[in-house]
Amino acid sequence: MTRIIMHGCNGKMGQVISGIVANDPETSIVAGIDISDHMDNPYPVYTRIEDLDVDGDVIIDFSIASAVPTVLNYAKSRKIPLVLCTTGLTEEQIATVNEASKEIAILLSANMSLGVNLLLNLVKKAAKTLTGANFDIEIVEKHHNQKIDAPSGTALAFADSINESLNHEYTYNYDRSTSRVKREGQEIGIHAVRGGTIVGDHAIIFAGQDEVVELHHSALSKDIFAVGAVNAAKFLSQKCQGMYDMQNVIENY
Ligand SMILES: NC(=O)c1ccc[n+]([C@@H]2O[C@H](COP(=O)([O-])OP(=O)(O)OC[C@H]3O[C@@H](n4cnc5c(N)ncnc54)[C@H](O)[C@@H]3O)[C@@H](O)[C@H]2O)c1
Ligand SMILES: O=C(O)C1=N[C@H](C(=O)O)CCC1
Repeated sequence: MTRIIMHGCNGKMGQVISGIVANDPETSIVAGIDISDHMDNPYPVYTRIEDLDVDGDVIIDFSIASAVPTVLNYAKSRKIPLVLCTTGLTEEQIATVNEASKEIAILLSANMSLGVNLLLNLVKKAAKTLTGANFDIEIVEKHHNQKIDAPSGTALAFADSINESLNHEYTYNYDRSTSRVKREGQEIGIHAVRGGTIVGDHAIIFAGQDEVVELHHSALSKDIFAVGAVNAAKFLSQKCQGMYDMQNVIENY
């Protein structure tokens, strides 16, 4: 049995995970943490992580970037593995996460779904082949109107994966409205759309001379992220210190 501490338990993802864990005999949520305590949960909820006095095997975090330093410090001080799913982290915060992984196991992933994690590999092959023929690369992501960060962590992960396969020679362009110039060859345009209840949609567009190749992922429900996070928690609860990602988890699917 993997005992989970759910950080951000009263948010949209925290509640979907609570539902999935309730039907999974291999996991249980032993405590939740959320600054907003307005839900009925079948486990104790703390508004301050410092007050948490329940043992757990792993923490899952779906909260907000500004809350990440606190949960990271707690995980470090108690030596508890941390599945970090919150997006919008600054470069400094990511550096702190990397530093903390010298002491505890951390799995950091902007997208817990199987499809996106498969696609993160496929875009590398497409980028290598198509940029050789001068194709331009643009990423368009769409999310619901409650999302705070932009562009999505997943769009950035796609850009980073592509750039890694291109020897980090590409720059990112988030805004074409401030300059009147043609696009650079070695750039990746990244664009965010926000509206309604769109769960999560990513298109990676390779546009060449007279042909366009588009790789596309659509999330049809938040369950795909929750299932991935619970699988990641089971995986990480057994691990020693170090940085992990969803590639390590989907290898076992
Ligand atoms: N990695 C993935 O697959 C994936 C999937 C979906 C969402 N996300 C990310 O997860 C995060 C949460 O998404 P959501 O849709 O559940 O958001 P949400 O706003 O519905 O939930 C966030 C919860 O965190 C709580 N919270 C805020 N500050 C806190 C603090 N200091 N301490 C404890 N709890 C705090 C809020 O009260 C809220 O209940 C976002 O960054 C989102 O981009 C990642
Ligand atoms: O709903 C969100 O917020 C999501 N955020 C992630 C991101 O920023 O990439 C993943 C998809 C859902």
